[in-house]
Amino acid sequence: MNYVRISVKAPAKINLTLDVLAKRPDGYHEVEMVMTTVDLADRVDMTLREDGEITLDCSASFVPDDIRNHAYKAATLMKEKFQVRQGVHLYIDKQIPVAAGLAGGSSDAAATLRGLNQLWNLGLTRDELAKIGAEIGSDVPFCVYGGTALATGRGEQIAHLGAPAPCWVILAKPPIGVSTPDVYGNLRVAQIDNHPDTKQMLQAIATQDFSLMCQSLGNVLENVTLSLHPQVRQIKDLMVASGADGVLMSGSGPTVFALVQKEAKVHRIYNALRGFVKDVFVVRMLGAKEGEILA
Ligand SMILES: C[C@](O)(CO)[C@H](O)COP(=O)(O)OP(=O)(O)OC[C@H]1O[C@@H](n2ccc(N)nc2=O)[C@H](O)[C@@H]1O
Ligand SMILES: Nc1ncnc2c1ncn2[C@@H]1O[C@H](COP(=O)(O)OP(=O)(O)OP(=O)(O)O)[C@@H](O)[C@H]1O
Repeated sequence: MNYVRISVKAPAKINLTLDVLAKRPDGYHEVEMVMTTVDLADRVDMTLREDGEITLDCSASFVPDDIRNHAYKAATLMKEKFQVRQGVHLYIDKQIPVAAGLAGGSSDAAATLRGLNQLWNLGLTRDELAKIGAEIGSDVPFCVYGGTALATGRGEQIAHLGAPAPCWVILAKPPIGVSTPDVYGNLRVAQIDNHPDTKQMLQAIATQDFSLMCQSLGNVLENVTLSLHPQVRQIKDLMVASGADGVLMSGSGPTVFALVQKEAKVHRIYNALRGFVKDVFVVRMLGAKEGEILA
């Protein structure tokens, strides 16, 4: 089918675990992370341009609209790699908070790769798109597939997992942006004393055991971000005090998420947080499903 315009959902991710095993000679860190997508999503609209230009607009004016934008980078890379004559206008409807630890920019890039594969009739597989995504950022390959996965290497090696136990996810982002390179830069790998039990998390997911999943949550970047931004600790404490079953910071932060199974608790936690931070979202995990193309 020949498209002229296509809209693709770009869901946020959360890290159920994030472990760092070593610092690599290339400056990246060897990680082991269990990630899952949630139904808080940007939307990337792609309109064919016959003049060959790549242009971008975003509903959030502070997000870069040039090559610094991960979605723009994705389009440039695809055009160059496959010598595409046509161009594209990208419009990003931004719903995911920026620099939040939710992979918003990476997911926009992944959505752009998926969308352009159709718009430009490239016929690439998801695995091929994920490989291209790794050239943009470590989180992009995961975002190309979505669902739930174990990510290793620098985060680009993906092993798919089944859906975790169904539950509510309450996200709260304090009004600060966190730089991922700064957080990794402040991490002292030899001093990490809170490695998560990744195997136990994999077991919790395989058996859809909600309480084991909550017990297995862990993120070694949390202490680094907590020391830079004490508000993150306050949000965690508030979630626990309001009855959350499990609480963790996502990625390099500063977004913190709470997991709960009972709907009554959702309201209690949401109301407690809203008195404290503006950005609070109640979402569901997307399970094992792949990112959805809307039109
Ligand atoms: C924190 C996470 O979001 C968790 O999912 C990811 O590990 C980071 O993924 P990302 O933002 O896509 O990261 P990239 O854009 O590839 O890298 C940004 C910077 O983060 C640091 N970085 C990133 C990934 C990794 N495994 N080790 C690192 O040390 C590096 O300083 C790198 O220059
Ligand atoms: N499409 C985009 N959306 C948001 N930010 C973008 C985008 N492209 C580039 N950026 C830049 O990337 C930086 C990180 O933004 P992003 O929202 O992707 O962070 P994040 O959620 O912490 O990512 P990750 O969890 O992958 O580390 C911001 O400073 C922003 O200027």
